[in-house]
Amino acid sequence: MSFTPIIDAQGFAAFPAPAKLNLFLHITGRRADGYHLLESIFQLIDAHDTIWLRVRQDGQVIHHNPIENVPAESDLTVRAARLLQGHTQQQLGVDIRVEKRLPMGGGMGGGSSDAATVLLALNRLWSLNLSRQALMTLGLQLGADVPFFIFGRNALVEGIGEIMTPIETPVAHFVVLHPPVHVPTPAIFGDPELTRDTPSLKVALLEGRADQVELKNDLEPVAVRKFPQIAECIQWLSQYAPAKMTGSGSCVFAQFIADGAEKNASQNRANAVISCLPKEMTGFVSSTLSQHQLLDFASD
Ligand SMILES: C[C@](O)(CO)[C@H](O)COP(=O)(O)OP(=O)(O)OC[C@H]1O[C@@H](n2ccc(N)nc2=O)[C@H](O)[C@@H]1O
Ligand SMILES: Nc1ncnc2c1ncn2[C@@H]1O[C@H](COP(=O)(O)OP(=O)(O)OP(=O)(O)O)[C@@H](O)[C@H]1O
Repeated sequence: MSFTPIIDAQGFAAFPAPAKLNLFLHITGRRADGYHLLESIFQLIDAHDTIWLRVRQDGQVIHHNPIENVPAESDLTVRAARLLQGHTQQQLGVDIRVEKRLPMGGGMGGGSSDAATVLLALNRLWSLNLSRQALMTLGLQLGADVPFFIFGRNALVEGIGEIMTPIETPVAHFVVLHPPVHVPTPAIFGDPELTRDTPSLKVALLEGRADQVELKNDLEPVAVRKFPQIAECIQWLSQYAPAKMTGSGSCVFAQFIADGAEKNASQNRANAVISCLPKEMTGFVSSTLSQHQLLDFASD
């Protein structure tokens, strides 16, 4: 069923911008231009920002509540709206309000997802009928993870992040911890100690030895070395379940897979863990999404 937004008293419509977790992230090589070849499972989760939009007749794009330290002009929501406007010679504009909940610089793709939601929602509100592929190509200009959110399905991601294969992932709950650090992605990818030769999981799958491959985040050892607060969160969470970093950090998570026989078991386990969280740490529980709520706002 198609998503129907809530409309507030001022006429703004609310659209979710969900986060992602990288269930694992392997670096399998490096291209001549310095970009890294990845293999990763991108999992959509129900933790989200909310993007409030109201169509304007005068063509202006106005951000009503810019995030601290992110000027309106460089906010990815404004850049997404302007990019789409320019690409389609659209005469309409939009008022934007961002209800920010996702940690910034957390490796959960918050800014990218905000941009993807603006592209998907305006595709509908401005009656553009652009295809998913067209929106993904535009979105890539804004950030590496934007195409994934427009793709809208949990996916095995390859290449430098542009090759996506939809996959079924188990229903699960996650405990996500947010260490109080902002990790600069380029510094992690550029670190001389980063391992860039993890064997391809796809090749291992074809050769029938996927069970011998440890699913890890290759960016984690580098991030942990630079930011001990990430190590502290991993250590604490590891008491309860295997814990890993998402993206280039800083957030870390543990997965609790739903057991068909015992309803609510994964949620109860995740809630039990978060209830033990020391007061100096920040975290929350989130669950898997099977697909993006705005999936059908673009045609395939
Ligand atoms: C690692 C991930 O978090 C996985 O979701 C993302 O691919 C990173 O996405 P992002 O933060 O939007 O990063 P971008 O702004 O696209 O890239 C930041 C920098 O990371 C490095 N980078 C990024 C992606 C990639 N496949 N290889 C790289 O080497 C490049 O130095 C690039 O300049
Ligand atoms: N709407 C926005 N929301 C969040 N960050 C934004 C936004 N617009 C611009 N930015 C900039 O993008 C940076 C990265 O934010 P984001 O929350 O996407 O990081 P991230 O979760 O680490 O992303 P990734 O998983 O892609 O590495 C922020 O520090 C901020 O300067």
